[in-house]
Amino acid sequence: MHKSIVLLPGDGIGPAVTEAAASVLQQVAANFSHTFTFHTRAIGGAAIDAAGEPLPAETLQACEEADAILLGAVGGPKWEQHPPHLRPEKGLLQLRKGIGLFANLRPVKTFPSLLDSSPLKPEIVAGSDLLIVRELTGGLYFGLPSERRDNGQTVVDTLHYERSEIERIVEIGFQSAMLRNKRLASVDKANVLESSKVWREVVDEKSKDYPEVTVEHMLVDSTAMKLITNPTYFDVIVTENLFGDILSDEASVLTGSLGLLPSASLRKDELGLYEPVHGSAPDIAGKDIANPLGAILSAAMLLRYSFGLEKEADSVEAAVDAILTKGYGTADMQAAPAFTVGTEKMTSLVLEQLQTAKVRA
Ligand SMILES: NC(=O)C1=CN([C@@H]2O[C@H](COP(=O)(O)OP(=O)(O)OC[C@H]3O[C@@H](n4cnc5c(N)ncnc54)[C@H](O)[C@@H]3O)[C@@H](O)[C@H]2O)C=CC1
Ligand SMILES: CC(C)CC(=O)C(=O)O
Ligand SMILES: [Mg+2]
Repeated sequence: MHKSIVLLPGDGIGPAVTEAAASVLQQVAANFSHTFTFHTRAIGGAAIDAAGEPLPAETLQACEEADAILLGAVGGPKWEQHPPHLRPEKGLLQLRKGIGLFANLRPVKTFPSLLDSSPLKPEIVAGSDLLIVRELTGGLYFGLPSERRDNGQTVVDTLHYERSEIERIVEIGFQSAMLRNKRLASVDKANVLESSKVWREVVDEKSKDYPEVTVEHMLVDSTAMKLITNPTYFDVIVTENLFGDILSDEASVLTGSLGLLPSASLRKDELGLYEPVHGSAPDIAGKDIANPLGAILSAAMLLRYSFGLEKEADSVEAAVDAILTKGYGTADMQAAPAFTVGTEKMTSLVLEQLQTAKVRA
């Protein structure tokens, strides 16, 4: 199989973890006789510095023409005081919207070898395996107006949804539940927000098409609590953009580190953007200590969702699992691993594991 992948390294630790994930994809290509070609483009603060805008037209076009996109992270203190349209994060939001990536899948699964890495009790996190389906191109992050008025004495952000936008993400929620344990928690704030009331109506309508799926409406505040007191309660969570953003960082605590979580941002066809859930981590950038596994596991999702390469995706996940089981880890994990390694070493361990698996196959 010949596929073209656009790399968007971005800012902070983004370039280091993207390089790690790209090298894993190269190894997979060698192991399974595929050809992946990589094209690197600018986004975020790096693009502001190089081209004066966070999402140059050339980057958007390259992404639209690619078979898949792998992104590191954007943002950092250097650009924090910029006006809204010149912030690194705006580039990522414009890209998601520009190519219509409305469905963000964020799986959260504890690794058996990392139960002690969570600050939560092992008996609480053991067996956690959930999927957050986050709406990605609507809601508070995109609604207009979003502006200051009266010299900042008044400020407005807008939570806007078209019913059709809610319908398509809820559909993905039900489809995801059908592929898993057929339990769907629809998370909202329907005791306050009108948009959440419409969200509930849509979920109730859709549930008629999926009689096998057990549906529960849950409020986002108590969901946040339940996520860390009883995480095994959840199978699939479908929720609005902002709620999904917050709940997924919270859920990362179950695994032991935000640096471990991958994500896929999808639309109706095969094109997808894959990125770790974490941000650019400016506090640790350039130190070779960033955990590359969230990015590497995002590459596994790329293989599965954009290329349909299930065996290849499994091989990456198995390699990561094997390295963690051997006691290797990075400094961000809560409990000190038996062997603490940096970004490059962790990446080479995964590559070696993939090579060994190939020799054995
Ligand atoms: N998708 C994206 O590009 C995202 C970008 N951001 C941006 O990132 C910048 C920093 O935001 P923060 O709130 O600090 O969130 P962050 O996710 O970058 O970092 C939060 C904490 O987790 C640690 N961390 C994150 N990823 C790690 C990794 N792979 N390995 C080891 N430790 C890791 C960081 O060192 C930090 O202590 C901001 O400019 C923000 O807007 C934030 C979230 C997502
Ligand atoms: C635009 C991003 C910075 C929002 C975010 O935190 C995320 O997508 O995880
Ligand atoms: Mg986030």
